[in-house]
Amino acid sequence: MGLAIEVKGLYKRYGSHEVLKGMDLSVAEGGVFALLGPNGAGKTTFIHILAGLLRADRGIVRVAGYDVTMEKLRVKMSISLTGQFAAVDDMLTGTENLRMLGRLNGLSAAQAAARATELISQFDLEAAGGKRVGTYSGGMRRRLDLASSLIVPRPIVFLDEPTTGLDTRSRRSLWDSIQALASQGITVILTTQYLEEADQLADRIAVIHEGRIVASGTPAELKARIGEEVIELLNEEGEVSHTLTTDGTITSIQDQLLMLAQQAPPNARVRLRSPSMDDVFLALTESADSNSNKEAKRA
Ligand SMILES: Nc1ncnc2c1ncn2[C@@H]1O[C@H](COP(=O)(O)OP(=O)(O)OP(=O)(O)O)[C@@H](O)[C@H]1O
Repeated sequence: MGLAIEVKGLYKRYGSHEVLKGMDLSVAEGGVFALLGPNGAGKTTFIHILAGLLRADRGIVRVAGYDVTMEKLRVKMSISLTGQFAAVDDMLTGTENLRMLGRLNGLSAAQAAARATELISQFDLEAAGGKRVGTYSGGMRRRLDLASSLIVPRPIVFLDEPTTGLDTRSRRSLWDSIQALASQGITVILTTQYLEEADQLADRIAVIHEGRIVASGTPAELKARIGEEVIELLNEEGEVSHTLTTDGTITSIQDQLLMLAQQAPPNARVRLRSPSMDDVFLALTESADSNSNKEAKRA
């Protein structure tokens, strides 16, 4: 299997603000890949460089095997990009928008109509297809946005924060649509600031923090990096007051419990659970955050 994305030593700055500070990343073809990071981590900048919308200052960036600077057109033909603000016309219906986009992409009127019908059904928009987009909910808009980027099928789809601002139900329905794309053999590369989204949706995750990839792997691999089992100490209200990671062996759990027994009241309760993506994210970003806090204080 080839690589959908190959990035080496990628740097990008806006003026004196260095956003990407030497990113390295390889993403195999197929499945859903999530780039996970908080607001302002540089996710959109990264996706725009991959899609050829923005030029890197330094580094090698290959998409579908093509160099994004030297083989721009080939890259363009290999990808679809959806953003948070897609160019759909509020005054037209969903179906009309898709037909128009089909025509703009060189399909005949009949082909465009057929493709529009296909996508309306794939993205569960049958009831909404005949209504003006201006009346759509956030979730319906996002599904139309996704459908419109697939008018001409491409092997790689970039989704920049596809579910930001959606309620839980719309988010889950979009996850289903995204998973359906991957099951058709399309490589989905998405950015997200939601740990749960990366955990539930992605086959592989890379965590971006302060302009670098600080970890990558399957959700299970990332969780295993910080320990096998987590011990939670509960306070009187039954809330978690402290967590400790262990390697899951009797010895390690026993050691941690002995330590807790010396500090917590004798009737305190504990429970054991598997690590979550939150634990992973906190563990990965904690040291970098404390460094940048120190820098902020010095400034
Ligand atoms: N055109 C620009 N000029 C100057 N600074 C920019 C520009 N675009 C982005 N930035 C800054 O670069 C940093 C990274 O922005 P980017 O949009 O890539 O992050 P992000 O991870 O996608 O965040 P968000 O989730 O908020 O979209 C931010 O601090 C942002 O303010």
